[in-house]
Amino acid sequence: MILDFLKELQVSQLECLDDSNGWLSNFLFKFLVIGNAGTGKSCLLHQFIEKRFKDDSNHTIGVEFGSKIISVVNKFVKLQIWDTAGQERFRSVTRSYYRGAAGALLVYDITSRETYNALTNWLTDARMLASQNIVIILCGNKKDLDADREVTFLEASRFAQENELMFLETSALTGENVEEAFVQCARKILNKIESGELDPERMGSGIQYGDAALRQLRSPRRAQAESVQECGC
Ligand SMILES: Nc1nc2c(ncn2[C@@H]2O[C@H](COP(=O)(O)OP(=O)(O)OP(=O)(O)O)[C@@H](O)[C@H]2O)c(=O)[nH]1
Repeated sequence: MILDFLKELQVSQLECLDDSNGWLSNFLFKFLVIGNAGTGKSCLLHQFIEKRFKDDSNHTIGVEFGSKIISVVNKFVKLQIWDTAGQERFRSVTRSYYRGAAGALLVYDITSRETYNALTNWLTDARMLASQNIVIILCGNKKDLDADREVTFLEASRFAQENELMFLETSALTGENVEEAFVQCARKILNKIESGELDPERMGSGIQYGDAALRQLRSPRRAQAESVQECGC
């Protein structure tokens, strides 16, 4: 695990040093994955990072963490992703991780109306506890189980439109639209930075860039301590 981290660290540093696109490069975005238990949040994260389905997924206890560097509109962006437990009993712990998130995947299960009905509560929490400007993509997961569908594409896309969310149906099982969900969310954040709508320097923006990101990557112990502090755990 430490070796993996160091390997990733080297890649990040190389990318940072090699990049000559100016200040708007090598960002670090804090992301959340939220939604009811059993909707497939951990499987989505696993599919995104490992490119395969995690077929032995158990309920998340509290919060799990993953990270990946992606290339978006010629920029390298490191996504620091917090996969939160959907079970109610962990709610007070998971809420403490929302602060300063720049983006979120809000997940429901297309075969469970109950998970869809809970979206408004998740949305309220995200906007209240993370940031009013948080960029959210709604993911209707388990697209591969179309025969058992309880939520239509149309009603979910209307909900997304009314609540200013992006929307995709995904399958952590087949991998369909999984990478796209993370990339589209990151792209929207980049667009907002470029248009001046989002200020990465604002406290709690969930965004770091340039040498700040590089400094943090150079000191894994400090970075770890900082995330623990930031998360209030
Ligand atoms: N068919 C199908 N099953 C899925 C998909 N994604 C997840 N699952 C299954 O759904 C169940 C729950 O998946 P998890 O990823 O553990 O769900 P979670 O949202 O992280 O649950 P909590 O950690 O309790 O919040 C597991 O049995 C997965 O195998 C999918 O895209 N298609």
